[in-house]
Parts: sequence; structure tokens; C-alpha cells
Amino acid sequence: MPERADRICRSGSGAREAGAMEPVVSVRDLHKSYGTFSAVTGVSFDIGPGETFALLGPNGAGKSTAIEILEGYRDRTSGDVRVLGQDPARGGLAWKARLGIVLQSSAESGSATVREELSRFAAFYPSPRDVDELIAAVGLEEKAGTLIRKLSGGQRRRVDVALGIVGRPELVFLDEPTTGFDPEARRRFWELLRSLQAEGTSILLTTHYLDEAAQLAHRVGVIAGGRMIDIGGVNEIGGAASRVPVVRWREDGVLREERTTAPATFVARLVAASDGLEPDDVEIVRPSLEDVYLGLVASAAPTSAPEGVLA
Ligand SMILES: Nc1ncnc2c1ncn2[C@@H]1O[C@H](COP(=O)(O)OP(=O)(O)OP(=O)(O)O)[C@@H](O)[C@H]1O
Repeated sequence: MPERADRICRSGSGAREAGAMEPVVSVRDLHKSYGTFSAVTGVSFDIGPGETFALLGPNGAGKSTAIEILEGYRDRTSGDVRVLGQDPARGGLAWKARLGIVLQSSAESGSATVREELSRFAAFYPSPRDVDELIAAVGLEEKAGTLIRKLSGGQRRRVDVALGIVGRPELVFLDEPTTGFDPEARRRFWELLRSLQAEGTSILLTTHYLDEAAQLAHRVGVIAGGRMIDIGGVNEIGGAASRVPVVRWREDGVLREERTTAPATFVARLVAASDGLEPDDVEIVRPSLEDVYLGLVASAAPTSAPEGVLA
């Protein structure tokens, strides 16, 4: 049985068993060490039913390690973890059938076409999605009869996403799902995720595309160096101070800027000061999630260079 097929199973009702108010995912003081190296250090968070939570962080921050622990594919060193009411270290086949998993690495190609592979996986589940509808939802109609190994990287990634949701999972883990997607495919994927959200699916997403997190997530957690450095609503994370707008304009050929919580008033004053004339190149810029994220990660970075490294 291929590894991915082994990760799901025929059994399991797929019934929504978690209590309405129970978190779908609950992580408390999670630690994971590889030998003496601590990859995840004291991470805690919850994901509520129907919520989309984005786990953000630089390369090597510990996101995949944390997700793999939640999926039941990696042991933890310590901490309490519950996923759909179950300790993932002891999750059985019925529990696994309620999860959808899109790994960071791409699908095995084998000698199957897109439709054959999806149909094969659909048969593992009690209430799978319609395979042709799913193929259309991920934009692979024209490639339905093509061997997966003949697809481009981005097209294979779409197959990964389709395989992850074919069983109508209650909780979907998406580890960098849109890496390699062209811009149109990414927008289409966002629509697909919104339809999953509308169905009440809970989603744990990691992505390095901050606009993707801003579009899709209800809450985000930022991990750096294995620690959760901030967690909160997508419009709250980083705190109010990091979200103060900037007014930019050009004066005597020089680009000027002013951070202010009252940008419209400031622009009105600029206009009044130039006898009602529009200031050159004037714009009001609100910090994006990416700006806020970069500020958080920079402030969490070690300030001194390691021994033996020249600054
Ligand atoms: N099997 C392993 N053995 C030893 N160290 C590991 C192992 N897996 C991961 N690590 C280390 O743990 C740290 C966290 O890795 P992880 O893959 O969780 O990061 P990530 O946040 O998912 O990164 P990326 O954004 O690059 O996918 C990294 O320093 C990595 O080198």
C-alpha cells in the first residue's frame, strides 16, 4: 500500500463527533527535540470548529514538525496534544479517516492518471467527494486523463490538494499547499478553501505567502526558533502599534513619510499647507500582514552573532 494510502483508511464514520464548543485542535506546551536540538519549544494553541488557523514562520521555525506531531506521524518529546478529541500518538484508523492531509512533498506519481488516482483514494472513504467535481475544483479538467508523473510541479501540487480533501475531512492540514501554483491557480485554490470553510471544515495552514494567510485565516500563530512569538486574529496580531498607517508624499523632489493614526487628517493638512494643491505622489499605506510578520520575526531574532561568526 502506498504511504499516502496507508495514512488514510477504509474505516471510520466521518461523523462530526467533536462537541460544538470543543477545540478541534488543542496544543499545550508542546516540545520536540531532535537529539540535543530543540525544534519546538513550549508551543500552545487551539483551533476551534470551522476555524482556519495559519501557522507562520521562517524556514526551519518548527511548523512542519508541529504539524506532523498533530497528524500522528511524529512523536513529541513532551506536552499535551488533542486532535479531534484524540491524542495523535494513539490515533487509530477511524480517527485518521476524519483528517485530510496535504504534505509539503508532492504526491507519488506511479502510473495512474489524475482521475484514476483520485477514484482510488475516494474508495477508501465512506462519503467521498465526486471525483469529477473535485478535478474541476482544482482546475485539472484538461488533465484528468493524464498520468500524474507527466504533470508539471504546480499541477501535481493540485493533485496533492485534491487527494487531501477527497474524503470530506473534518480537519485539513495544508502544509504549504500552493507552492508552485501560478497566480490564477492560487486564486482558484483560495475559492476552493472558502467553499471548505463554508462547509464548516477546520483548517490548519502553513504558508510563506502572507497574502494567502491574510485572505484565508481567521487567526494566525507566528513561530520563530521553535517558539510561538505571537498569536491572534489576522487583523490583530502584532498589536495596534505595528498597524499604524504611513502617509507618503513627495516634497521638493524628496520622498517624505509620516506614521500617523489619523492619515486622512494629515493629508488634509498637507493639502491646506500647499494652498489646496494635491501633494505629489501622495499615498496612505496600511501595514500588511507581511509587514507585521516581518517586524515580529525580526524582533524575535537573536541580536548577537553566534561565537566565531563575524557580524
Ligand atoms: N528529522 C529531523 N532530524 C533532525 N532535525 C530535524 C529533523 N526534522 C527537522 N529538523 C530540524 O528542525 C527544525 C524545524 O524544522 P521544520 O521542518 O519543522 O521547519 P519548518 O518551519 O517547517 O520549515 P520550512 O518553512 O522550511 O518548511 C529545523 O532546524 C530542521 O533542520
